[in-house]
Amino acid sequence: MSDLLSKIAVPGDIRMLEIPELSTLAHEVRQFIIDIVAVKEGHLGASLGVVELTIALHYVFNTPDDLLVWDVGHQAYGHKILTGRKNDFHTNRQKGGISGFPNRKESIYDTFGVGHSSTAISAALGMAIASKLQKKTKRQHVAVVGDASIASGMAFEGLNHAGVSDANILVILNDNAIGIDPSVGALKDYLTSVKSGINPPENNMIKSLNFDYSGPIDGHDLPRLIRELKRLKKVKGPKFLHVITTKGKGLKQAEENQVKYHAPGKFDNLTGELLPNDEGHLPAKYQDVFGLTLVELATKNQKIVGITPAMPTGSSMKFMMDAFPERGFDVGIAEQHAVTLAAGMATQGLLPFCAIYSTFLQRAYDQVIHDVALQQLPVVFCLDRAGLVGEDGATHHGLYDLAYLNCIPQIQIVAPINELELRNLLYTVQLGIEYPIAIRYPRGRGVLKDWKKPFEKLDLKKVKMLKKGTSSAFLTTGTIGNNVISAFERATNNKWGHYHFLSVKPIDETVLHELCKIYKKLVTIEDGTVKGGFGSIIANFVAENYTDVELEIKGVPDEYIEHATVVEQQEYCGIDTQAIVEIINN
Ligand SMILES: Cc1ncc(C[n+]2csc(CCOP(=O)(O)OP(=O)(O)O)c2C)c(N)n1
Ligand SMILES: CC(=O)[C@@H](O)[C@H](O)COP(=O)(O)O
Ligand SMILES: [Mg+2]
Repeated sequence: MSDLLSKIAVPGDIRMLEIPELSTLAHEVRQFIIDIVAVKEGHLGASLGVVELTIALHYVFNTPDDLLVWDVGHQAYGHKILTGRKNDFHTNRQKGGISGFPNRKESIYDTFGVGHSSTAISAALGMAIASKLQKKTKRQHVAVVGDASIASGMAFEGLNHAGVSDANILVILNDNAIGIDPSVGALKDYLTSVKSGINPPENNMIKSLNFDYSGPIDGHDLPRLIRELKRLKKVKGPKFLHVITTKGKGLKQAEENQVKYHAPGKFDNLTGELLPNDEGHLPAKYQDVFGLTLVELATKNQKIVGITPAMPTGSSMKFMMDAFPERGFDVGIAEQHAVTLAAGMATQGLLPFCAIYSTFLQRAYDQVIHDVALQQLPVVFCLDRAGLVGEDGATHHGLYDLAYLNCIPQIQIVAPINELELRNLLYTVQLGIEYPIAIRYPRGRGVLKDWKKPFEKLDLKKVKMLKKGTSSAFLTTGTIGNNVISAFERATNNKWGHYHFLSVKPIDETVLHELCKIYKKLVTIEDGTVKGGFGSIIANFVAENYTDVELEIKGVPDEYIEHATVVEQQEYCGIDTQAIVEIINN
């Protein structure tokens, strides 16, 4: 059996191969990805789908001199393996290992740091304009964008600019008709019509934007890809190649169940079958508590609508979309639109639950302020993946929401401590809210055996005393409070108090005054940035009112937190259970 992959240290080695050998290399790269992701986990389907494209790009273009930008970057495993990181690939997404996304610090072949989608066209155009100004006239600039990502506003902004430039940029649309969930929208319909040959060539929207358009071509046909890329290399100005691929290509189960195999967890590398897990007895995921509760509420409350920008499975908004197809909306990768769509609905008396990962709401900051809060519209932001998210790393943590929302007038921010409180919060807000509200909760499982209890109306401002102390107390918000609860079970000294702040904004100042009178020392703990978050709010209060209270703020330091498990990340930040035990014992 041939072993070409072991001979490829850098893309220059690929260029030494004959074209017929490249198919063998593709087979080996695919198997290499499968073997490692089966054990180490990570994104699978997207990388399997672009193995041939990756090889063709490094074969035709003179990387790293020519600049290759991957959009999102979850499909770049083949690229990493062929650009000097084959031997490190088993450390993918682990503490101290390589990142799951292209990262400029990691390799000269990673021209642009990614993780959030739809940035590649703008970045590659910026590089192309820089090359022109710097008289690097031979340099090529290539952006590879998926069909779901190109539908995002930012990608359109890039195309709009590139189309009137003479920049030497090639945009490759990797069209597999799916994002994480099936692609949506009119653009998807357009792409389907192009692929099925029913779109008249004169209606080609990419040509109308002044691109030299070619395709669609089979993205698994290496000779064809290479021919076309070589031709395009000689064409000046903005070019666009439409490539058709199959997500999960080469692994039957991944091709057949593309949503599940986007990031499948552990599986058998030979059969492709998912490995049985013993998670049945574990607490429910916050996402499922959210999604299932929303359906229960929407059954009685006709005002409720649900919106997700491209994450129906991840956020569990799919439950609402299945139960009430007319009231559940997946708008594609369009966070800004999702927020303003919710605002529009709210003006007409609907109550939108807009489920967005905290990290992706960063995209729609102006919309939160200008379209929702300023107009005091009752929109419920369900801020999923708040806090540290683990293996996706720095691009995906939800660490800034407390800080970036706290400074906006007319918005409430709440963070439940467990699944039951999340459920009751959802119930309470649908009874009616005067202001927009953001409910933040983390990725993954809760802490309770049973969350499906009869609904209870909550006092949204109430601070809950979880344990009375003598001279020191922990103040927490959200699920990180469970680390304090666990620490109390382990610690020897039991004199600390613990208070759970469901509401971060508005903060209950009456209770804060009481606490500052009882306790000499307060320690705030949050799974958000120490700068500007919960601890900062308490610090402002203490500084304005008291001189005799010692305050310590524990949270995520003012730096980017790399990929690792959530527990390892918490340890690094000093907010894990053991760190709290040590505070208590010292
Ligand atoms: C701004 C933003 N919103 C949402 C996501 C979550 N996300 C990651 S990959 C993905 C789908 C991408 O689909 P596509 O561009 O078609 O690439 P494919 O996975 O098919 O290769 C989504 C929605 C993201 N990374 N960035
Ligand atoms: C690449 C990307 O942005 C998503 O695939 C992300 O990794 C999903 O995160 P969750 O696994 O938390 O849904
Ligand atoms: Mg796609």
